[in-house]
Amino acid sequence: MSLAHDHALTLALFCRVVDNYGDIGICWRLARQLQREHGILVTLWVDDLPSFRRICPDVDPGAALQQIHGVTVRHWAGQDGVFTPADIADIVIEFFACDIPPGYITAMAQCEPRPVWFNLEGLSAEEWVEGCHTLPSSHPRLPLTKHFFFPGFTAKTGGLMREAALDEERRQFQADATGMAAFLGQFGVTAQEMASAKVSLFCYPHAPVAALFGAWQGGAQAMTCLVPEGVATEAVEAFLKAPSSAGAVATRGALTVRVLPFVPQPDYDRLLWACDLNGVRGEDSFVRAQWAGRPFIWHIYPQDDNLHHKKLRAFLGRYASGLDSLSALSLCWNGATPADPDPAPLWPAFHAALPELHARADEWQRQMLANGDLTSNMLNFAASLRSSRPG
Ligand SMILES: Cc1cn([C@H]2C[C@H](O)[C@@H](COP(=O)(O)OP(=O)(O)O[C@H]3O[C@@H](C)[C@H](O)[C@@H](O)[C@H]3O)O2)c(=O)[nH]c1=O
Repeated sequence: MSLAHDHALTLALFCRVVDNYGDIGICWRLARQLQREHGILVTLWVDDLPSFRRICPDVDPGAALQQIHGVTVRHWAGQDGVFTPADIADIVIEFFACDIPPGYITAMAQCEPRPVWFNLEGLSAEEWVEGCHTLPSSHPRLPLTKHFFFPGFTAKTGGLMREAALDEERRQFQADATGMAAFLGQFGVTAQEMASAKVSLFCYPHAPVAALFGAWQGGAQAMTCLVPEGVATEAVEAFLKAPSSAGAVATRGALTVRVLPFVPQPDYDRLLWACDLNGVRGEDSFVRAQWAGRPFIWHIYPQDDNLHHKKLRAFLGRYASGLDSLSALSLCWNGATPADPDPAPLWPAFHAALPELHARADEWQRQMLANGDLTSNMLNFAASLRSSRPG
């Protein structure tokens, strides 16, 4: 179904950075894809430009308004009461219930026709998501309806975000050993490290990294662990016996740990593609690891009352059925096995299962591809809402 309109479609995406980089990471990826692949005029409202700059060095952290890669970026800094219907986009997305300015909502209600309004939710493998995906919610006072849009792992959800060219780019990169060596070489990775088993490591500070380092250090296989600056600092510094700044490196036993700079978002994909195993966290890097087609270990964002353990188990139920070594290490890595908190004894079985995990990564990717991509799915749903409107 096409979006019938007589001008380039406009879209406003509101992003509040709660913490870390996932909120802006997801919104920036979505904004670029909407602009690049669908020709939509996107305005990204974001309240934290310095965080944005970490994943996109082109961001000017002091600019109220800027154009980046074809996307209009506005610093969201308490603007309200300044909006008229002329300011309102055809599609409005609030990321993760971030409460867009009341003045913007009032102006939305004055538009004719009214914009399509989405709340884009966080990713979860839990079953209830299918029942809530695309549900409408009427505004208590204004003639406006918001729809919930859920990313997910089944055809009854919005799917996962994936750029159209991603798979082709990944395949080309992974088939090009020279290009891959040049990519890693810019971070100082040596030929010897390149020839070893490479692991990227992105996790929250409470992951039991030191214990895993111990297992790798004492293992038979040479391993190189590439850690972005600022990640697992305590364990990395204990291993390095030095500050964990980009470029720092040390080898003990079979393990080399090398600190990388925090790289721009497209390079982070390349890092995942170049490694044999990826430690990822949160939401966006977790999804990118799935598109990398390589085994990964997920460190889930911690929530009160261990709600995240339920979410982790829901994902493992879909992904790791029959892959006991993956389930065991994942649960331990995330503190879901308090009686057995040490991941080291689980490593040998996991290591032995890597070929099987590789095959599973490929199979899963094919399964996820069949759900379409989140951005197209959302635009198709927006088109259906627009065409079913009266008048
Ligand atoms: C390590 C690294 C990451 N990145 C990007 C990849 C992702 O877009 C982003 C990291 O986001 P995530 O993987 O989601 O992990 P995160 O921990 O940074 O973000 C989290 O924030 C919380 C507030 C959310 O509730 C979580 O669900 C999650 O999104 O940073 C780079 O661009 N360069 C790098 O070097």
